[in-house]
Amino acid sequence: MIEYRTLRVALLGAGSVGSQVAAQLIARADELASRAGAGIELAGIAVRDLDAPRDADLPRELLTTDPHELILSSDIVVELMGGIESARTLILEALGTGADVVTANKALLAAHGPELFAAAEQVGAQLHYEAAVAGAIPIIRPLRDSLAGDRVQRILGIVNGTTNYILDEMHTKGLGLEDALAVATELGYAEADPTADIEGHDAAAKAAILAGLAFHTTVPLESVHCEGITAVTAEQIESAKQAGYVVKLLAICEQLDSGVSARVHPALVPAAHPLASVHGANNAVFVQAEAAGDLMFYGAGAGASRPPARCWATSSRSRGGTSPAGRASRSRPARPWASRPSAASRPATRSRSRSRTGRACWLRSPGSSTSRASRSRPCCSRAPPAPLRW
Ligand SMILES: NC(=O)C1=CN([C@@H]2O[C@H](COP(=O)(O)OP(=O)(O)OC[C@H]3O[C@@H](n4cnc5c(N)ncnc54)[C@H](OP(=O)(O)O)[C@@H]3O)[C@@H](O)[C@H]2O)C=CC1
Ligand SMILES: N[C@@H](CC=O)C(=O)O
Repeated sequence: MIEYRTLRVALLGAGSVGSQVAAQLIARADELASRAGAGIELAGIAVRDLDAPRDADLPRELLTTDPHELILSSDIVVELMGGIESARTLILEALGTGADVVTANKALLAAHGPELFAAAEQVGAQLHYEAAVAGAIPIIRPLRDSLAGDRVQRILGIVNGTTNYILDEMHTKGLGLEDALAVATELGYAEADPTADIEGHDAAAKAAILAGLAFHTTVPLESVHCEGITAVTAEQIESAKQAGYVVKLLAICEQLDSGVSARVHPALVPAAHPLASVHGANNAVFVQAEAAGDLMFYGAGAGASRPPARCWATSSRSRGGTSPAGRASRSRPARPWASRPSAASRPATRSRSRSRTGRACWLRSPGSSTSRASRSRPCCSRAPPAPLRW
């Protein structure tokens, strides 16, 4: 019988995602050990409230309210708490002990990625974030590794499951935004504060990460134009439908001659385009690259059941190797944040309508560019964009 060295995994958070990751780490420990070349032991799970109801039946003795103690005794720390400050501090603490870290926290990475990656590099630890963008879809490695030799030209992504679910319910069932959001929250799709979903901040954080990887640069979150779905009305959805379009919240990242553009806004997608058929809380990332041509990555974008797979997949690989009984080899951490300046924003808007609240609401074709708000923000190229084609 093969004996593996055991790696201790600390889980920070047992909410929608964390409880499923914990359940899978426990249920599939042997399988993961043989794949990773190291035993995987769930050392403990840090939570705020020991008595809070959990989606999965987790051994009570694994729960703790002391993440610091847990981190000290672990080889791999999986951060699934969400939020910024506590998560940032605990990840830095974990990296400081030399532990590898896995996180699904896109908001944190978009805001503090350079600091965290620098901290990882300093100690030769790894910081994995496969589950931070597009739920269950493997998109980080394809962009960072598989397409490293190609030139990505544009990414069109449906990267927020909650808003896609809401828009889809509005489009197909005529549901109102609030009703659809309530269901999305109940199903575990939404963030702890769902404003991040419906105002587009979650998608903007993901856009910053995707654009940074695709264009080998740093894309600060502040430079991503962000407009959510709160101003999208049932009337707009209906008229789009009549005209052969579907309204989708898109993250659009482009390499322009004069710089990188990243923006998030509701867009009119032609009904025949593959992105129009992305229903429910599914996500899709449509990548256009010079050599590879058009690629589409599709799958579950949010919810308790699917995204966790990518957390335990990365945690098992984090220090994994093929040699039983030995600590796996550690490669240098990847650095998607190497700095290169991004450029300033660009104008152009296609059509304008009034929102329920009377506020100006902009529904654009994904081929058109950013709104009034982004024109004053340095974000993309100053040059007017060439018209985009589907
Ligand atoms: N939901 C989804 O579909 C997806 C979410 N993500 C990301 O995964 C992360 C987790 O999301 P989700 O599971 O939905 O979040 P939840 O809000 O459901 O769960 C958060 C968990 O973290 C714990 N927690 C929060 N703050 C602390 C703290 N300071 N110390 C200890 N424990 C703490 C909570 O404890 P307690 O239970 O005691 O309150 C809870 O168990 C987020 O970064 C999110 O953006 C990524 C992909 C998909
Ligand atoms: N709230 C997010 C969860 C996954 O990242 C979403 O709806 O996509």
